[in-house]
Amino acid sequence: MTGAGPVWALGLMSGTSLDGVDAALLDTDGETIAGIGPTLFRPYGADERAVLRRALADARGLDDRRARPGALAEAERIVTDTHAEAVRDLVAAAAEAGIAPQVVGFHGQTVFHAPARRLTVQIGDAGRLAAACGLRVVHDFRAADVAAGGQGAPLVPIFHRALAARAGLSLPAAVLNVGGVANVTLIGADGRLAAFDTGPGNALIDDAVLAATGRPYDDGGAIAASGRVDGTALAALLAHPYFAAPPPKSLDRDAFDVGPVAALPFADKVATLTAFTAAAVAAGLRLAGAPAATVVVVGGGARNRKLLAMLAARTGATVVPAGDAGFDGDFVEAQAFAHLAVRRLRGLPATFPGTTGVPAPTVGGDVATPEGAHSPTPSTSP
Ligand SMILES: Nc1ncnc2c1ncn2[C@@H]1O[C@H](COP(=O)(O)OP(=O)(O)OP(=O)(O)O)[C@@H](O)[C@H]1O
Ligand SMILES: CC(=O)N[C@H]1[C@@H]2OC[C@@H](O2)[C@@H](O)[C@@H]1O[C@H](C)C(=O)O
Repeated sequence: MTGAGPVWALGLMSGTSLDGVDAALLDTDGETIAGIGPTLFRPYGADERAVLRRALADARGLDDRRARPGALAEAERIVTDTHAEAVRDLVAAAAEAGIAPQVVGFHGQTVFHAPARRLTVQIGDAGRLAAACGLRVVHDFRAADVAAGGQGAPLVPIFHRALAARAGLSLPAAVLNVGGVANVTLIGADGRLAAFDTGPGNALIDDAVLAATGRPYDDGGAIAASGRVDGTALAALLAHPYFAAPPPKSLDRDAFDVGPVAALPFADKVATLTAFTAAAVAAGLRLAGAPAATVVVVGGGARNRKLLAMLAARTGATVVPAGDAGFDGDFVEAQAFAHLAVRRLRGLPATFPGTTGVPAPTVGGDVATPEGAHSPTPSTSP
């Protein structure tokens, strides 16, 4: 696949919320979006998620990105096999629509992210996935950026811009992803990109809800809506130096200590953590000097109505849930990895000084083939 026209690509994302595998088909030339195809979500079972949570703990302090101590080896098998299942099922569904993907973009599961140490670790065996699905698999999207001194995240901004163009969004605009961690892309009137992780997304809320109720998240934000935000605890959470640091910047899922909310009644704890996510976004937009205009919210957090209300109140922006902007908010990241896979095959950069702080635009990803060949990221950037 080297022609200039669009091709169908299948993108895969397993995000920091550990909810499951998102899979999506996109028709793209790596620059503009020619078509959006079927999607599929393969949730992790409770047992699988428990292994992934153990793997996150066992990955703390890793210093070799190839090492798989403790639960990491089993977690990597689970990640690979669940993604293979998602690819098989989505390829079958796509065939009925006459769509045959030519390449897979496989993010894997981030288990540790420490760009200051030039280290970011995504687990998932791309060679095994390529063999299982009979397609080329582009993977390890973050490594080249981090090796070159970038944050290795966020990677989606170049895709957010393509989506904004397709949706006819008036610029400037912001796209805010609220997954486990939250990240924002600011698209200037001239199309210039700036991006960074704003702070926590749903992960802290999910952890609190899971521990107290056994449920995976605060459905619709109902628990947060029934609680009271504790101003003292919120101020303590916001005292973390991350919020005063200028962008570019990115986060590990477990960067924050929730000690300040530990003693709060459950509903107040959830309300305060939800306000923490919203206040962190507001602080980030202020720091970036971004005008409060339109913020399109994508990712699972767009379903948390209390969070959307808090975002509007704290940013002063017009907060638009994904669907209202014509985006499929649950699959933007999976679509982004389809787009980034095609960009990799065409030698187009994935990251830029404004998005990750990398010194020069950088191509991201290695290519694994079904036959077992392996081509690492080209060393030169176009
Ligand atoms: N109905 C809902 N109400 C509230 N929150 C929800 C709802 N549905 C999903 N979520 C939240 O969205 C999360 C999943 O979001 P998403 O799939 O965007 O995250 P992710 O892709 O894993 O994360 P990241 O963007 O950090 O990689 C869930 O863990 C939950 O917190
Ligand atoms: C290291 C890592 O996996 N980061 C994720 C995480 O989840 C959201 C936010 O933090 C973002 O920076 C990134 O994911 C998206 C897909 C990105 O790179 O754009």
